[in-house]
Amino acid sequence: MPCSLLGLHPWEAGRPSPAVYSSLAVNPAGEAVVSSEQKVYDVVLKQAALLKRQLRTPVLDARPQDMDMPRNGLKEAYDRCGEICEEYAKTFYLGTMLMTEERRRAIWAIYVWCRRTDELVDGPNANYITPTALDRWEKRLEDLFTGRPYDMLDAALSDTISRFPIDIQPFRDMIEGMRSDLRKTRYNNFDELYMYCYYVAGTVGLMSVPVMGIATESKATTESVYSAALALGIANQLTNILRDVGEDARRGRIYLPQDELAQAGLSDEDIFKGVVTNRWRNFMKRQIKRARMFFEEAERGVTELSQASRWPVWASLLLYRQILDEIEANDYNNFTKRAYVGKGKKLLALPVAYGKSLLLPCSLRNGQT
Ligand SMILES: CC(C)=CCC/C(C)=C/CC/C(C)=C/CC/C(C)=C/[C@@H]1[C@@H](COP(=O)(O)OP(=O)(O)O)[C@]1(C)CC/C=C(\C)CC/C=C(\C)CCC=C(C)C
Ligand SMILES: [Mn+2]
Repeated sequence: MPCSLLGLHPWEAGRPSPAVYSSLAVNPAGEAVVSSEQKVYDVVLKQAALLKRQLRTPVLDARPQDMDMPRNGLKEAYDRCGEICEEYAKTFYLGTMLMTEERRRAIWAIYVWCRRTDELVDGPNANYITPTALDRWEKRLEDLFTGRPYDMLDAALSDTISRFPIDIQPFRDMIEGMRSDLRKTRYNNFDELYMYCYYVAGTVGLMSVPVMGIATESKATTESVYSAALALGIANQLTNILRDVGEDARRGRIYLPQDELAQAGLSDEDIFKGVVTNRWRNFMKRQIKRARMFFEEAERGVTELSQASRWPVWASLLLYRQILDEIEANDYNNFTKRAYVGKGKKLLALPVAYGKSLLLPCSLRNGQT
């Protein structure tokens, strides 16, 4: 049985990655099925192979000097992406302010595309969104990847993908996640939830690595850095889910593994009622522990990123992880209290993140990753 169905992560305790550990799971009918972790790990391997191939082709070095600054109109487009990022996600925005200018602009463009994709299913017009609308959004994505952007925000992303070796697959997969949000409001087990988290958040990690860059001195494999980036996305999404239990329930959604709820003696009704009981506290403790495991997995990869990218990624990791501490501090009342990291704690995270960003890559300290 794969670890995920037992509630454990296969990379935990230094186990080999799913590629060599658990390619097959068994469903309740006794049929062999490929686990979500294996499916996602296959994407990680493909993305890592693409990045290695593209880095051998010195596209960036061959660019004319004037490509370093965006052309007319594009500067405005990137600035607008920055404003949107600042408006919707102050913490990420703070992180991007610690990056080099070219990387910051690229992350803003990616952020805005992700935010717009999420708004399709979560925004004010969500009730009118159909799978066909998502198909059209995907067609638009293909167009911008082939240099035919539809509007100025797409043009910023189109420019970004011409500057960094970014592949279309994680973008397509995020749209797939939004498709699943249209049809699905329950997750039978962690394997299903893991797939959802990959689609809507793990993909962000995969999109970001080519922009963040891997340290030239790092001895880690590209696959292991991608795995860590994926883990950060999953950790963030699990944290999001645990923070928003009450809010999601009010929209009829429960992003928690149904089998684990049942094992804890809890039902959908308990979630809709929203009373904090010892059963709920114990269930939450287990979910928080799992989210922290993914953050730990991510930590090993941050040190392998290029020096200039480590600080913002550490900052966002530390800040996001603190939401879990706040859920604990709220005595696990995530039904009516929103876990929130105060300004003081946010500011304190910056120097801590800076200190961590100065550490040598793990792969150099421990010999190999
Ligand atoms: C090796 C290593 C560790 C590399 C780092 C890789 C890296 C930068 C990973 C980033 C991971 C990350 C920030 C994931 C985002 C996860 C997330 C919050 C997903 C949200 C999905 C839907 O959730 P929901 O609807 O429940 O949430 P809301 O209530 O609507 O908020 C998303 C909303 C999907 C869309 C994601 C975004 C809009 C965020 C994209 C963020 C970036 C591109 C910025 C990354 C930059 C930094 C500095 C970390
Ligand atoms: Mn959303």
